Amino acid sequence: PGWFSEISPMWPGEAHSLKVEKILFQGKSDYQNVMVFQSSTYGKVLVLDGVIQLTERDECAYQEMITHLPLCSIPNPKKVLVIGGGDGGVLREVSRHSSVEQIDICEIDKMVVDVSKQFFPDVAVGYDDPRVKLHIGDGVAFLKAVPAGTYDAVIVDSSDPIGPAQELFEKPFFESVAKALRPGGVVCTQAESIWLHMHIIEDIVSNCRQIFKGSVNYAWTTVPTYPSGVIGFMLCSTEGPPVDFKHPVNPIDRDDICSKSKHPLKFYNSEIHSAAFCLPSFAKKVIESK
Ligand SMILES: NCCCN[C@H]1CC[C@H](NCCCN)CC1
Repeated sequence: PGWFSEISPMWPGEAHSLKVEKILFQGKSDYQNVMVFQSSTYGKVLVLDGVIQLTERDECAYQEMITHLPLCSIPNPKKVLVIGGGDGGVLREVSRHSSVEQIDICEIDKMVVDVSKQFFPDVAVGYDDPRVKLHIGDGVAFLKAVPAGTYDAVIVDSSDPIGPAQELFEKPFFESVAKALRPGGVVCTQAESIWLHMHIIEDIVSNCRQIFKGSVNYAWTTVPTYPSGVIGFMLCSTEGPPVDFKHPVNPIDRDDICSKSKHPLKFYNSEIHSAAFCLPSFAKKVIESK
């Protein structure tokens, strides 16, 4: 009864609101405040420190795009690492790729995992895949311990730079990701909004260009319940076999794959994959000049 408004210094002067039917969970983990509420029109909603992480109605857009943009850009992903993503949605999407043999996930906050399993079973279903290995801990430390060249792909499904995810937007972290990737390996990170965070994006792009000597691209998609209604992704590859992110070499939207799946793709397809890299001029100017 009433409204939840997502007010934050990260998006001054604006706030997206959702009508609340019932608060289902409120807790405080070692890292952040965790809340789940039943909204009137977007299903259940997961909130961390007052910031909307996902809603049942539109999480498909973010989870499918952050996963398939990188994994459909390399021919045969086998070893995948997810940093963050404790709700399990990215795991659900990675599991669609039959070439994948090993899925490691490193999530710092166990409460996010437990709350997702309890309130978001269609998202946490990702944990049911036998290839998944869950590590509870800091992604920065996890990556430091990973042997060089271990992974074909790393997906950084983080919250925003204010809070526990702050380090995941800084240069040393990107360097440890590059080391953990094989030559021609790919990384996809959550990369904020071109309407709200062009300066953060500018810094991320210039750091990535220094660290990832393959290709560096920015893609974006629509997620109605994220501030400004859009979210971006950094797609980078390490030096080695060239990766053309704009044309998927490993399509996941083929009928034979989709018809077999219990949870068919709701958002991602090969056309929207390529379209995601088309940027408005004000963003293109900044991103392609760095
Ligand atoms: N698996 C879903 C995790 C959600 N990731 C992030 C949650 C916070 C959200 N703030 C958007 C801030 C404005 N760009 C970005 C995605």
